[in-house]
Amino acid sequence: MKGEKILSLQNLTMNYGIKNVLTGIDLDVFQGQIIGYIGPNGAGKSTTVKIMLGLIDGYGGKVEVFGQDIASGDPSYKRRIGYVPENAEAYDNLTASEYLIFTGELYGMDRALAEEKAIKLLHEFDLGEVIHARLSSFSKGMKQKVLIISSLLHDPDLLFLDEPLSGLDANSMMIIQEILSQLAAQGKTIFYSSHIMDLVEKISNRIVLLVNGKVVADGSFEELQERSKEGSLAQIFNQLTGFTEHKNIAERFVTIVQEGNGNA
Ligand SMILES: Nc1ncnc2c1ncn2[C@@H]1O[C@H](COP(=O)(O)OP(=O)(O)OP(=O)(O)O)[C@@H](O)[C@H]1O
Repeated sequence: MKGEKILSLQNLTMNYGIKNVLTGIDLDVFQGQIIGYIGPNGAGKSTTVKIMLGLIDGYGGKVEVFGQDIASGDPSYKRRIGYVPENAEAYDNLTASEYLIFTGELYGMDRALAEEKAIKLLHEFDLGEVIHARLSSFSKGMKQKVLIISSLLHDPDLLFLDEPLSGLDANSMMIIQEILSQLAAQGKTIFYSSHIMDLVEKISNRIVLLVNGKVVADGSFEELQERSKEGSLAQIFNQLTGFTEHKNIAERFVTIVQEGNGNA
């Protein structure tokens, strides 16, 4: 049984000048789904997510979030969304708790509640010692944990994650994977973009493959396997994106690297 329709993209297009980045995406996402949104570099994944978040204008087609057309001008749907951006310009001069209180308030949270939850969540991620340290002193993985907390602090119904595990160690990755499964089991919807294929394979209950701004595959991992007769998601990805060239490209690359040093 399908839950409520949370996202609906209808013939979504986007051009940058003469470049057609999204060429007609149709996609319905239902409550509780964990969508792995994958595709080659430059396929248009971040562009799709930013359109749904209301960060990019000028698209064609229709985008509905929680059943509401986002072009209607009512931004209240954003309070029910959490977002982990690919490249967060985190506010490096703020401390972890200041940053989380700030973003919590942006989502309409009461300051005291934001602070209380932020401190508890930082402790859970082993950041209890650095609650009042500036983000500029944090490692990549520590910053990533703060971004993940900031996307969840207001208990959103829909979560957009752009390469959320980047920089995280194996133990932290396991925790995040488990958090995502538990959130989905409780009816939250997760839209997850990553290049780490074995994680996408494990975490998603539906995989959507974007190539050149169009959806070329959409189904569970088992359905994609059935269709392409390949074993792993990385192999399916290679096949469906028509890629067989990695050895040749690597050979040419190494040859060029060695040019001029007497080894070529
Ligand atoms: N502001 C912009 N102006 C012009 N072109 C842009 C802009 N933003 C993105 N593009 C182009 O749109 C295409 C899709 O970019 P996008 O960031 O959505 O890809 P992606 O699938 O998220 O890639 P990656 O896997 O590398 O993160 C790329 O060709 C990119 O150069």
